[in-house]
Amino acid sequence: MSSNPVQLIRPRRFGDDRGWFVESWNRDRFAALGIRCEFVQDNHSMSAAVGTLRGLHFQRPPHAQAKLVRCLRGRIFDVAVDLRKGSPTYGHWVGATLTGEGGEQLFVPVGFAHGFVTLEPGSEVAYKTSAAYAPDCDAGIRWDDPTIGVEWPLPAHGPTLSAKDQRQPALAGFDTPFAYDGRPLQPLGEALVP
Ligand SMILES: Cc1cn([C@H]2C[C@H](O)[C@@H](COP(=O)(O)OP(=O)(O)O[C@H]3O[C@H](C)C(=O)[C@H](O)[C@H]3O)O2)c(=O)[nH]c1=O
Repeated sequence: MSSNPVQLIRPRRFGDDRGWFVESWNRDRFAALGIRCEFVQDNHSMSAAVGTLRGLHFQRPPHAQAKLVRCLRGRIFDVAVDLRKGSPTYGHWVGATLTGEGGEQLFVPVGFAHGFVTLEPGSEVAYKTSAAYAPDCDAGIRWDDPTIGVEWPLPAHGPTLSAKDQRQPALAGFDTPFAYDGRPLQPLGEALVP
């Protein structure tokens, strides 16, 4: 089981002359990798333009969310940022390219902000959350915060952002409600789900 709180996994695909089949979620198989969550909501978004950037988002307690993210169509660069008080990797980020063709998934636990930028037009993202949408607890950190320094792969014209994401606050001065669990953020490997 990985000691990394954020995990990149790739469920096994069974190909044949019709195409392929994958178990995109299996409680027991994913638990064996340390992904133990009772998910209560499925989300699905489509972003028309390359460079659509959604993030960096999280929900505050008592509605904080863990997320299991995958790309259904196209390609995205998916990012998680450590927001846990006292973490030696506070404000550090990891990112991975998730593709519809590869079926990679990123697990983002409670205590991390999440965001992605699209690398192809019409990219579609589906993700499970461990808590339901709670608008009053919806929060974020600005995507381009220099103290985080996410290296977003952006098109020449820059990102396409929602009005909300154009005015997210900086990390400095953020009073995080999230506790550190003793597991520092580490570079992502990739675990194959058998
Ligand atoms: C997240 C959410 C949104 N909505 C409604 C609220 C708005 O009317 C509309 C778009 O919401 P928003 O602009 O917050 O959507 P995104 O910018 O894609 O936000 C998400 O993007 C990043 C990547 C995340 O990780 C979060 O899950 C989430 O914040 O959907 C709902 O009805 N339920 C929901 O769970």
